[in-house]
Amino acid sequence: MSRSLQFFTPSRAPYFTLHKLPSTSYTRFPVINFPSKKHYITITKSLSSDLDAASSQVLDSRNGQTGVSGVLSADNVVAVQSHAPSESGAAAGIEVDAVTEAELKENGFRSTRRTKLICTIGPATCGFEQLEALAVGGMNVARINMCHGTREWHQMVIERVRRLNEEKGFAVAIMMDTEGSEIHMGDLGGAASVKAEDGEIWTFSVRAFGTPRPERTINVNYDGFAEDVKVGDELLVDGGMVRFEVIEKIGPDVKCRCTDPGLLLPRANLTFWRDGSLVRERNAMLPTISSKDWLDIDFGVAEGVDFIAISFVKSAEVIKHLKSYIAARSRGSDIAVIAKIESIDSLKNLEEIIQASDGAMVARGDLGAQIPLEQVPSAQQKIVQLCRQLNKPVIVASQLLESMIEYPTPTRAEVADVSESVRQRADALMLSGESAMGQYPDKALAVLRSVSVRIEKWWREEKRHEAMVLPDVGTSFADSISEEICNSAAKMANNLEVDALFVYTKTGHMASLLSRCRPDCPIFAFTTTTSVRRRLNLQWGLIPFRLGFSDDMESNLNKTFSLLKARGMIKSGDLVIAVSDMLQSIQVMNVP
Ligand SMILES: Nc1ncnc2c1ncn2[C@@H]1O[C@H](COP(=O)(O)OP(=O)(O)O)[C@@H](O)[C@H]1O
Ligand SMILES: C=C(OP(=O)(O)O)C(=O)O
Ligand SMILES: [K+]
Ligand SMILES: [Mg+2]
Repeated sequence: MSRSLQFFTPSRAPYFTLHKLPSTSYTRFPVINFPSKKHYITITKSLSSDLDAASSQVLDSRNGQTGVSGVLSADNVVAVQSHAPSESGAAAGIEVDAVTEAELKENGFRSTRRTKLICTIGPATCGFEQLEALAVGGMNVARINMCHGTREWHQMVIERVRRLNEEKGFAVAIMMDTEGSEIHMGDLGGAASVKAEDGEIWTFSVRAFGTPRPERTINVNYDGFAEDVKVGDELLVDGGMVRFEVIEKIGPDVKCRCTDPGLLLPRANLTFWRDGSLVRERNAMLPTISSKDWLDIDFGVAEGVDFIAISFVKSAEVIKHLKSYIAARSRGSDIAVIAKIESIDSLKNLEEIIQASDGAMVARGDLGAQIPLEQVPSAQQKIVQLCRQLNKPVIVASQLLESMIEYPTPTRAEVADVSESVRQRADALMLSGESAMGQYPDKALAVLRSVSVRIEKWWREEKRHEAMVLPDVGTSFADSISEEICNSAAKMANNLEVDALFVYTKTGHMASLLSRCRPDCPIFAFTTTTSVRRRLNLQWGLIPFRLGFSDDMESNLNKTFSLLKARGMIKSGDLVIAVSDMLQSIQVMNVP
């Protein structure tokens, strides 16, 4: 319902628009005075509830570097005066993770990593020191996969990550990944892997085998398995790492001959194919969220995890259902729901699913078992693009550095794959087996880190001022305003080559809108709660800080400047653009 006031700044500076002013008197809003000076104009008295009647008034600040004053010729605004920002006592502290702080001090803003990194925690990395090494190495999110391990084990990991955050000043978020209703093998009676050789006959069955497990038998978790498969079907383990042909069915037992030998891993995924297509019989009717998943979700909610990733999502409905379930159970704390795109159905309903979710994961492991492998790269690109358009964080997952499970250096092809995901500007990259049970988790993480930093830098140099054609995502007028402000601020940041964007955000929404623009400079996101701060850790380019702040932007900025300066994270003269979700404005200023 409100009109806008436009302020033009001197020639080279872009103009910006203030759409809406709060009704209170003493409202302050800033005017950019390019290149470095900043003014606040205070409306000392506002007689009506908004500036609707003021229509668009233009205030030319060209003539004053130190004192713009004038009267807006609107009936409802009586006086305008400008003044320099005052120093305010910066009492409360600021929280940022130790690694970011060190990195900023060492390398400056420009070379901080923008791509976020997720590590799946498993037996190789569940110790406190191992978790700490990952955090030091740049892990932003720790993922626990409910397919594996006991609830007690996961609880222990969560507790350790929390302790790490508290004791060592990290902000590692926790993502719980559900098992989902996929068909998979049992856990091989504790063995890390079993070799299946060419021509061997193996028995797959829902029957529980005794211990020790009889030779060449595999337990299957899906009751309908023997009914659904037919003699002649091809059985693929982990999308083709090992292949079998079904040769005979005897009650619950399915006898198969190994046609492509390889290592069977505990709980490996199983799909069966007939005449070259994936068979989706009754297993396609299995609920996305199984009863075990619901118990795991209750556990995740009780533990207050930051993200819940849902496996084998088929439709938007299940995401909506889960979100309302979580909302009803965890009042206040809101857990983000990540849709894993790893099935044919999820590709069919992609846009609705992403729209309903708080983010998505390109789960290439299972996706590559459901669609031909050569279609996975284009699916990835499409999902990454769509997520950015819809302003949802996106994770690229699985086999990024698979060979590093066993070897200390990646293959050239793996480095190229990681580079491509970084170049697509995915929000986050994920390690699975490399960190969960590999021999070189820290090295794998270091590869992700160095490749990300290198490719990001290259891309900035190559594609400076990339055109940003981002569709509107806002559903309300207020949202549209935020979006316009963020798009403009990000563009200004690139054009003016500022050192950092500052965003003061209570919910994190404004920070995500800035992140979506993938600006050249890092985004310092100040937020009041630790949970929002952790959640922002998944998003491209955001450096989340926890900071108590008020509705008074002037004092927020002064407080931030003095706190960050005291810690050597910024210095006088750094050029910064600030936006906030309390006051709809864009400010450009040099750090005093
Ligand atoms: N909590 C855990 N306990 C034991 N092993 C685990 C755990 N999490 C992961 N792993 C191991 O790491 C491998 C890779 O992890 P991930 O990709 O998350 O699972 P999956 O391969 O089943 O999809 C798993 O196959 C499993 O061997
Ligand atoms: C990430 C994936 O899911 P999970 O590891 O749970 O199978 C995947 O399939 O790529
Ligand atoms: K899973
Ligand atoms: Mg999967």
